[in-house]
Amino acid sequence: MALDGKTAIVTGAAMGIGKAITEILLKNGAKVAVLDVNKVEGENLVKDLNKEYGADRALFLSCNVESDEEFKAAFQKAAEAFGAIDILCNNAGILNEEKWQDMISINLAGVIRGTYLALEHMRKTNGGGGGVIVNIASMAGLGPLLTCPVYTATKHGVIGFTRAVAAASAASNYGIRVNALCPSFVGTELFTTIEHKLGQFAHLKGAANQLVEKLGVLNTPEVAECILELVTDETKNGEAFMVRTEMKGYVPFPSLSSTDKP
Ligand SMILES: NC(=O)C1=CN([C@@H]2O[C@H](COP(=O)(O)OP(=O)(O)OC[C@H]3O[C@@H](n4cnc5c(N)ncnc54)[C@H](O)[C@@H]3O)[C@@H](O)[C@H]2O)C=CC1
Ligand SMILES: CCCCC/C=C\C=C\C(=O)C/C=C\C/C=C\CCCC(=O)O
Repeated sequence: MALDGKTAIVTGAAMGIGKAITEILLKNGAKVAVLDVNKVEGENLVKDLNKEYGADRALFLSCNVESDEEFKAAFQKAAEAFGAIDILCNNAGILNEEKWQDMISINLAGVIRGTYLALEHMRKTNGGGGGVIVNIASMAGLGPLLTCPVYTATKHGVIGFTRAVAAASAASNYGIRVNALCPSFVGTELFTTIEHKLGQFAHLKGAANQLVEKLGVLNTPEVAECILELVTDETKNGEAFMVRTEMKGYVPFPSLSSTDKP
């Protein structure tokens, strides 16, 4: 799928990884709806982006991914403004082990909510034009981050959901591919403000810091770059793409006979 003239929705796009994803999509010719709970950051960003990339290329829509109503309304407004939606990037996420119910609601239920809305808008069997969904998981979706068990669970959930819905979409001829991106640590506000958001396993932060030392810290454009392949390569569906400072690549999963069947 070439990006020129395509339209995208990115959640949690006012800052961090979502902002970098928005910028790379715009640079490659797409129009982007920037969804976020942070109105001030979101509106300022869109003002700057429209100056840089051309009027009406970006649109800010206030949306909490925890709210069915707000999410539905944002999809509707984006579809009306752009004509159709081709790409969804479910990026919004938090890391706060003390507010673990919120993490499940945003990191996992928010991704499910966004994906199901996108299937309704985009699937060929409902008059849509097909498209692609990219869910921002984490390396914590592939292995355990000991200080953050619930965050780890939400990201494992995102990968499991992505793989299942990708296979279901293909089996249903929806024309929609679904992939997950799994970055290691990235230098955003989520990462730099972690100190007071660890829960009962905060005493293990020494080991987590050693892991940070070992893996290093990515910058947001390095992560955003990986989105392009998942969006444009029509052969990629149900993939988990890991990105680390020293390597990147598709994660192999065990082949189970039960996953060959619907
Ligand atoms: N920073 C890191 O080390 C890593 C982050 N990730 C994932 O990347 C995604 C983005 O994270 P960062 O950019 O690092 O975080 P960030 O904290 O820098 O930015 C998150 C953005 O999401 C928005 N947001 C938060 N809750 C929301 C909600 N309920 N509805 C709509 N918007 C909401 C925030 O306002 C903010 O603009 C998350 O899913 C995170 O789990 C994955 C791997 C590593
Ligand atoms: C006390 C420091 C903790 C810092 C945590 C901050 C942000 C983390 C964000 C993530 O999404 C996690 C990213 C990468 C590491 C996750 C898991 C590593 C699993 C390693 C393994 O395979 O065992």
